Amino acid sequence: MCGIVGVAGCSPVNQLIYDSLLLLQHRGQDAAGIATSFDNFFNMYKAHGLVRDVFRTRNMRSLPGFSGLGQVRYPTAGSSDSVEEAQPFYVNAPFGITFVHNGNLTNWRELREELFKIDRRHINTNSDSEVLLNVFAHELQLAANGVSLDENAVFGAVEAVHRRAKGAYAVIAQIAHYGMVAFRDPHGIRPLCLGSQETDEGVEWMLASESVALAGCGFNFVRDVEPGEAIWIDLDGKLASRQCAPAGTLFTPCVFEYVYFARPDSLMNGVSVYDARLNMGEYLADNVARSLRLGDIDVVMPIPDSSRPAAMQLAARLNLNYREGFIKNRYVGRTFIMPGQAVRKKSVRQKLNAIDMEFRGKNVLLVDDSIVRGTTSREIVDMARAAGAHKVFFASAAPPVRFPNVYGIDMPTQSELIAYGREPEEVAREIGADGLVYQSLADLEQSIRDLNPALTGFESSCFNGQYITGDIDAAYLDRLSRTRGEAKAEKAARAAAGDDDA
Ligand SMILES: O=P(O)(O)OC[C@H]1O[C@H](OP(=O)(O)OP(=O)(O)O)[C@H](O)[C@@H]1O
Ligand SMILES: NC(=O)CC[C@H](N)C(=O)O
Ligand SMILES: [Mg+2]
Repeated sequence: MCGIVGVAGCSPVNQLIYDSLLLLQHRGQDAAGIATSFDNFFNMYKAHGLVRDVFRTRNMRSLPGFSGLGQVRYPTAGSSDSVEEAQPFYVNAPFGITFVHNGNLTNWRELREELFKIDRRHINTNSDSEVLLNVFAHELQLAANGVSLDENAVFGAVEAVHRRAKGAYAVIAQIAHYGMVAFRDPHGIRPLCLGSQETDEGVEWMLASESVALAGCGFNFVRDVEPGEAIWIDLDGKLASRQCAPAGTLFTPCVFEYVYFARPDSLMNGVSVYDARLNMGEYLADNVARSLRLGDIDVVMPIPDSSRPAAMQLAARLNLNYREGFIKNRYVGRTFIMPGQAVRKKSVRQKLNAIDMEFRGKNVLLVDDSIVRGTTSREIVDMARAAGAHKVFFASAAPPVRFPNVYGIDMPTQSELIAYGREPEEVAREIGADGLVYQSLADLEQSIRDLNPALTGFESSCFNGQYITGDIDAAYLDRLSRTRGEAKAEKAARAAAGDDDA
């Protein structure tokens, strides 16, 4: 998924960006980077690892300046091995640009060809983000007529990006000597919001993937960046904005942000993620009541962390006991966004441990936010039985995940999805559960729409196979699976065989 942040401030921003990246760490655990602007130079540092491991005091000291941006990466293109693909990215022309991106382009291969053959630009990694930066840079060069830059030129360049790029992109970029621009793809698939704070020196602006970064750094939430909109903040802190997308483009935010990716304490597209998850629990409860015999269930338990609000609300609605039978080791990261199946599988056991007393002789209903590859649910059902559970039922606050994601979630291969080609009863058998209840897609979407009726559509492709950008067909998915999926499988196999470099 990736988390991005940009700050146009009135005093040094390095610590602020570091702190906000810590608050966005749940969106990407593979690499982190910061670029600041100082005295007409960009300073940049990026490396593999978690924010706390990447930045030492000496790195922080090397990042002076009153404006800057940062990213935490969860790779969906290229590889997690390449530090060149960590962000921010930099190009020196026009003007000098540093750039962070959350999302995934679906036409990056075609764009890379075009950039090389027509625009005469060389792309030096396999990252779609580097492609997007170069499209933006090229269009900025044209719009600015190579000489000077004003907000019209910046907005013109974003309009051109919207015409050329397909897929999901929330972007923040610094343009040397001029200011900071942020924009969101016309469908608004990935989130981006704006905050501000008054200081003695003037107003400071922060742009971030999630409002939790603003709140945690003392900024006030101003608003979401609209889908297709660009925001420009010049060096004096003056803000301008413009809708740069063609009229009539459907707003379809990613439904999976609400299910899993976002932190519950974020406000996204006018919806509290926590409230959305409570609603998911309500709707799921009704489905559980229709599908299982409630008298058979002694206790409801969440799979920490993300399913907690849904599980709690489900138990309350069904008048069932709610207990925490699995305890999470807070020092192990999120397993779904780890690269490679071997490390994910091992991490579930390291991350979650069962309290035997809570399970012994009981019929338990385990609730998770989603079942994707089944890594978590398989292990968890096993652990519940080993802890002495009599019957183990399972409920998922999201529908079966059956299709690859091409917009910023790393699920390139259909066959790795446990619900692909399987009915719920077969998935139940696969994970070893005595019964399995899924949320319906209509209920999932409604649980979000209840909180903001303006959200008429969603990017729900991993559940229904409908890809909003209209450029995804069987051949595309086949190539994605062959290229990215196989590379990942190879790497996972090397890791399982104990190759430390894998
Ligand atoms: O079926 P799977 O492929 O295992 O994927 C789904 C699981 O992965 C996620 O948990 P994760 O550990 O990443 O994060 P969390 O602590 O936020 O729940 C999600 O919450 C599910 O538990
Ligand atoms: N999940 C994301 O937002 C990834 C950003 C970009 N596609 C990358 O792979 O680095
Ligand atoms: Mg989980």
